Amino acid sequence: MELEVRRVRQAFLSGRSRPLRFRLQQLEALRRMVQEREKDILTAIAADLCKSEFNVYSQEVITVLGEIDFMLENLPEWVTAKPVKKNVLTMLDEAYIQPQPLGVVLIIGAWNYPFVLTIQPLIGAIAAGNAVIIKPSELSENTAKILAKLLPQYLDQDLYIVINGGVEETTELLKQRFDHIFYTGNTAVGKIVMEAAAKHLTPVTLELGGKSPCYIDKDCDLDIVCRRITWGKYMNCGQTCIAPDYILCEASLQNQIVWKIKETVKEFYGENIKESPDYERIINLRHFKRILSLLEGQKIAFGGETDEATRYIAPTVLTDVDPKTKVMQEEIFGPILPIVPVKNVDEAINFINEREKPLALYVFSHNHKLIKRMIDETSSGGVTGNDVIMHFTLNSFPFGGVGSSGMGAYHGKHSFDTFSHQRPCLLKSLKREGANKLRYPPNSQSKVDWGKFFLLKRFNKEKLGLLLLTFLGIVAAVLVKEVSSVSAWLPIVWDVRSPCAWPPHLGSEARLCLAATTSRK
Ligand SMILES: NC(=O)c1ccc[n+]([C@@H]2O[C@H](COP(=O)([O-])OP(=O)(O)OC[C@H]3O[C@@H](n4cnc5c(N)ncnc54)[C@H](O)[C@@H]3O)[C@@H](O)[C@H]2O)c1
Ligand SMILES: CCCCCCCC=O
Repeated sequence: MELEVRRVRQAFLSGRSRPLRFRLQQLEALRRMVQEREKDILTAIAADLCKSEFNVYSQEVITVLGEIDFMLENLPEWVTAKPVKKNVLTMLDEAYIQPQPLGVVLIIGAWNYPFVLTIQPLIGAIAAGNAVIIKPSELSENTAKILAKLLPQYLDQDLYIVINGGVEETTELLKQRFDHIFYTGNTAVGKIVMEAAAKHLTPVTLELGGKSPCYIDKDCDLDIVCRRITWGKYMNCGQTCIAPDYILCEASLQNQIVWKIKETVKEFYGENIKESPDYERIINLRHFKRILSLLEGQKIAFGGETDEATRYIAPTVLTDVDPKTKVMQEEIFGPILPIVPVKNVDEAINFINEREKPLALYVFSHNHKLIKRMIDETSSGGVTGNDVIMHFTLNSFPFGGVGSSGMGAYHGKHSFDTFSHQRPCLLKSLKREGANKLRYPPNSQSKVDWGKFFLLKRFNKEKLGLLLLTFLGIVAAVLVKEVSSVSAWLPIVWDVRSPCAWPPHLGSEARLCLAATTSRK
């Protein structure tokens, strides 16, 4: 492991990942990989999650291709240095921000969307000029294998490497020193990652999970609401980090919601859900058993059928759920949808705020003010009003959690920023030393006053008056010069190398500073 990380660091230190042209070439190669090896990629993901190739394409491949295109289009602008606003002490200098790569990045992927959740951060890391070690989730083993096989065929083999393995390998990897760690997965492992990173003071992006609430106001179109929730909840068999985890609504809405979701499930997956190509399976037996244990003691309104051999769990809705029960204590990450009755929106807001900050929040209502209030009075990684999941698809949004649902964000420009250091660069001349007298010792009240004047724009009325007088004096002098062709005494007054006793009210150091800044127009 140590040797592999060293090899990648050597490759980074060679400097070849930095030029814009190289980054664009690598991103184009990645796009070629996705296009030329589409069939292999679709087959692998489909096998891991019992998913139709149509669904793999629309849930994962489209996002990856869209992200690459977006990077290729915008990267030339993002990599350029951006000039910044200057203050009076730096107004003659060059001041800009130069984004630079962080170095060697570790990306630890998740299994539920094993392609997009591994490749989308990789796109950002390449775009920002880094070297990358990719550790796909061992739970989606077919995707892990295909990534290890294909990526070296298309990308630089020393700058971007795949290391496959489970907890043991990840633990070993985390002992190494990286310049950034990007982890997607559960909160418990997120803490392990952060602890390991702290040993080297490595910054982390943690894309974690949580229980994403869904509030349904009585003022809404329940048919549409239930169709959208059914799509987001049962897609990928509920194994989506931003799936609506549970519903909060007034008790009177419960039966209608149950009935409408049931009807929609029939519309989406047919009478025999097991036969539907659009309905996936639980990733492994451990998760299957964990999800089943959440059903204990619950009132199943519909669904609840299971088949251990194929890890099938039917779309299920639970009603009148007690918030103290297990299903409301942990992220479900499966096709079970509890409904927790609340009296009104106030109670819903309190309910959300009493718990860990979720990764996503959904609120459905015709009442725009109510949606705004919900947004203003709660916190979550992202919000979608009157729909679910969709904020993930907009790459102008930063995607990420807050509090226990994660830290940092990515997608589009936010990925580029996550994997870049925004380096402030100030380039001064070795001339104009006079201007610096103001900051050199010995200090004095006069210097402090001038510092306040120039930097804080705190005007001492008396001094401002004197400065105005000085300015008027200069104007008068110029006029006198024009009119009477008096020989050029003014430049001597302003020559920093020949400080004179004018203006008389200033300390000599302030005079020097004023002279130097005014003389270089
Ligand atoms: N925020 C997001 O974008 C996002 C996306 C997908 C999943 N998730 C969250 O991920 C969770 C589901 O994924 P998961 O946790 O089953 O993924 P997982 O078990 O596949 O773990 C993710 C990675 O962590 C590594 N890992 C696991 N245990 C480890 C340990 N003890 N030490 C070191 N490394 C270890 C694995 O090898 C894997 O590469 C859910 O909570 C979900 O909400 C979040
Ligand atoms: C179009 C659906 C993509 C959903 C990706 C969610 C990522 C977290 O699990």
